[in-house]
Amino acid sequence: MKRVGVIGAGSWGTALALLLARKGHEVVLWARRPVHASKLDRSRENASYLPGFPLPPEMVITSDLADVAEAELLLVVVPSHGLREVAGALAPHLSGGGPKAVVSAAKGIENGTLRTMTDVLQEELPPEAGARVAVLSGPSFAREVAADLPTAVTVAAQDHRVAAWVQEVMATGSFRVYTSTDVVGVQLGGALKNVMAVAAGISDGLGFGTNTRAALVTRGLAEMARLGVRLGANPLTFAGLAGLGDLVLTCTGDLSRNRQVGLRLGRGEALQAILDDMNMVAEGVKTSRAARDLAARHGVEMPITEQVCRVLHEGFDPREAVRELMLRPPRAEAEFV
Ligand SMILES: NC(=O)C1=CN([C@@H]2O[C@H](COP(=O)(O)OP(=O)(O)OC[C@H]3O[C@@H](n4cnc5c(N)ncnc54)[C@H](O)[C@@H]3O)[C@@H](O)[C@H]2O)C=CC1
Ligand SMILES: O=C(CO)COP(=O)(O)O
Repeated sequence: MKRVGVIGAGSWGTALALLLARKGHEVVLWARRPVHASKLDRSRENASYLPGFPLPPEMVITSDLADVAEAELLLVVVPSHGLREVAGALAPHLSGGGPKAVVSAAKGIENGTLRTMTDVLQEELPPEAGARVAVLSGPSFAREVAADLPTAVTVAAQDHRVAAWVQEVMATGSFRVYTSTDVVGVQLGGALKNVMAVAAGISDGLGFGTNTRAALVTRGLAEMARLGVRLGANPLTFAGLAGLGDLVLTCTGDLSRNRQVGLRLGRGEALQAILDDMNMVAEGVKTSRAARDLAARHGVEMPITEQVCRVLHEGFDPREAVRELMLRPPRAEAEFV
């Protein structure tokens, strides 16, 4: 049994906390808002983000980061735009030896700095904790993990021993954990697939067919891998759980919030109205900008990302965006860079 701290009580943090508590670990779940923490504690259910799954009585709920200071495993599961602030607030509590692993389960790229989530953790945490940073990604809807449905994910860390330790602590008969040392590829896969899920949703919302969606998934994967390889990722990572696996899940699965944003845009709703109506995060909205900036910085072509960005942030007509994608200059399929 290990002491585990889960930082972030949205749907994914709550599902991971449940998984680990059911495995017999001692779990402390941190919610940012004290009022949310006391509601969770009283009702023993996360009605706002993951209704229908009772939290076991032994799970400690808190809004004080000091309560996770003793954890051996720390999972950071807040939306990517809030991760730096939370990591900065966590840092002073980790002044001792610190946890054996700090795992980001967020899927995004920081806007402006264009840093990955493990970069942000390494910048904000004390060096001992920063050296034990990992990332968890892959096709894993929170509700399905909470329902104990068979799921497979990847944990990547620079130091293989860190990833292997996290694998041992987290794996169950219904939650299979693979390891990787491709920290960049696993994170880019998780972040960029959200942009493609918006694109696939738009296509379906416009009434296009399964041909169109399959083309978006495949060419989306090509541009994700193109950027990844330029940034030092292993191209095979994009054929794995954190690449193709999560891409297929969120481009086709209606539980995806990013896909839902796309579907509603395609049907003609305005982005702000959609976001106002959702109490959850759709990371692809912000990541589309960061991905476009990253691609520009490294001279990588990402035509689908570019069009998603225009539709989301510049009011560009989605039908026109698809037309532009179809009329791009002809090229060979397998050109990688
Ligand atoms: N829900 C899912 O199925 C999965 C989500 N993820 C990733 O996990 C991360 C967290 O997402 P969810 O748990 O789904 O979010 P959610 O939308 O269910 O809940 C968001 C949570 O973050 C909190 N929050 C909002 N702004 C914040 C800020 N600035 N700082 C700190 N906390 C803030 C909210 O109070 C709430 O507890 C995202 O990066 C998401 O892409 C990854 C895999 C699966
Ligand atoms: O990342 C996810 C599943 O792997 C969740 O996707 P959404 O954020 O689009 O719901």
